[in-house]
Amino acid sequence: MKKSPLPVQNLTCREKQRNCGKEALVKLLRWNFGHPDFRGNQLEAIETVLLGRDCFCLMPTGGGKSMCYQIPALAKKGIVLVISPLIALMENQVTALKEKGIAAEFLSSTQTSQLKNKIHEDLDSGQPSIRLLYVTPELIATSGFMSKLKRIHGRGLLNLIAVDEAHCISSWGHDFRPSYRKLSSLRNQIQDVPILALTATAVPKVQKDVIDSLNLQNPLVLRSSFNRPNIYYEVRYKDLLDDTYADLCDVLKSAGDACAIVYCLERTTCDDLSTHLYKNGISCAAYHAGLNNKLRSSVLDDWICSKIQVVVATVAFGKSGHIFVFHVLVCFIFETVYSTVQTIIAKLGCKLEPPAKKLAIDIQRKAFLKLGIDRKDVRIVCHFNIPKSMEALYQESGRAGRDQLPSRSLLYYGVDDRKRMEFILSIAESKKLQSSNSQQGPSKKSMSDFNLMVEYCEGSGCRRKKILESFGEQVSASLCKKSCDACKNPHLVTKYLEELTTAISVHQRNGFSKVLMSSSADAIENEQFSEFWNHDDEASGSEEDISDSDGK
Ligand SMILES: Nc1ncnc2c1ncn2[C@@H]1O[C@H](COP(=O)(O)OP(=O)(O)OP(=O)(O)O)[C@@H](O)[C@H]1O
Repeated sequence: MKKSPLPVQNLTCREKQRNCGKEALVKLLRWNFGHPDFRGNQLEAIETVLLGRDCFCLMPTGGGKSMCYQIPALAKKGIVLVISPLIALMENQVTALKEKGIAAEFLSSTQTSQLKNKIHEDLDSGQPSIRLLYVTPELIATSGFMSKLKRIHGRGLLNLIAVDEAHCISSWGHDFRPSYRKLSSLRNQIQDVPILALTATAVPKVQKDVIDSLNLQNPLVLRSSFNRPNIYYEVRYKDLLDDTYADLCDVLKSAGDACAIVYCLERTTCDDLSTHLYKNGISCAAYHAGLNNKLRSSVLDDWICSKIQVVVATVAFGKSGHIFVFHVLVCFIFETVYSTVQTIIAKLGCKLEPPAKKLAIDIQRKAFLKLGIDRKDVRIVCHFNIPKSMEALYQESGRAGRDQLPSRSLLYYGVDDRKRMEFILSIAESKKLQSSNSQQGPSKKSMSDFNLMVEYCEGSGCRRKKILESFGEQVSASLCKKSCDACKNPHLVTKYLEELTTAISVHQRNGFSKVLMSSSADAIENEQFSEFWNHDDEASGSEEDISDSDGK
């Protein structure tokens, strides 16, 4: 429901004098967003930037990062600048804010010149009404926009610069975007304005890189817990099951019509498993890079619209895979055509709202949806093969329960799968070394990352604790509240692990079967794992193409 915002002018004089203390900030939160109180580190981040100090804020997906810059925008007169990697993401937030009556805008080439002019006029005025201005990193890098920003700052109206998805600046993160590097000069160009860097990437190296690259000055570093209390973690042992396909089928059937993602390592497994599940009455489809664009697109559309409940996918699913890049490219073409048409029309002195604008935005929104980030009711994420690292397990299983309702992460562990992954990782490492004379890169530690993953499956003790400790979090034993199999049924898990030890020793006696080794080599040859390689090797920088370069 639309209601008028409660910015500073609605606060009492005493509240203003206290420079927006906690009570006043909570009031802003309740009035504008309807949330009863701040979550996690939100309040600390907000208070820090309001005091003018830089802040690095690490929160898990869905943790509420946007509130950390939206509330400061309401608490002080002036403008908060938000840098975001995708126009679709900006548009989404701006629309939601406007619905709440909050003055937010974004600048991009998808807008009409008329709208852009209006925004610029507002920014140039002595008292801009805009509270939040969303822009892309490319726009920041243009001299025209930087001069404008300096002018706004000169008038004392720039309160905060928020860098959303800040891990994109780091080449250590898997979402590195070259355009984010352009933000390095921000601190030198605009001084005395706090910078707030926000990310959900927990890797310490990325954190350091972000702080150094943005040149943050004595930032307050806030790390929220990465615990996802609504996710139940469980491992099942393939070597102890009669039929893993049948077991998964039972799991999905007993969950009713629940929405699920099943991750497999190989495309053939996706196809076989999906066929098996389908034959057993489960509404599902396979999704992997071996399928043509049209088919993949329709699988995703069907899943997003709940026409199918289960997607059996390779790791490309829910990530910036080929489909996403394809959509971004189409979008870029539309934007270019749109801008050109618009310029010609403007030169002719006509006024027109070409439908291309709507189309371009629709395509971007679709690309945004195709990131897999908008289905919040995923109840089960199953790893049918062991993931390559705890981070992969966390990020992928984290797609479950984004609506905060009880959900499951189920991993099927098999000794053959482990050997296969070790083989693949060793090949990946030598491939990397050969291809780029690469200096030390993330693959260097891939085997030790994987060993932690194996310990998650083969070791005893709380699964949740292991996940969180892999991110450097100190966890108390009571945290899990019996929401993993090892805490809920410790005796049963101990029994399974003993049986597994016996199974492993049989395997070791037989050695890593030649058949498995050669089938892994064949699979690599046939590009069965291309998603796996692409994940590490591709810098998905295409998003910069859709950004604005209009430095007006
Ligand atoms: N203090 C709060 N109390 C309750 N809900 C909140 C609070 N803060 C944010 N939320 C809600 O949590 C959800 C996630 O918020 P937001 O989109 O800002 O998260 P995020 O950390 O940016 O997530 P992502 O990494 O997916 O972009 C939103 O629906 C938001 O309204």
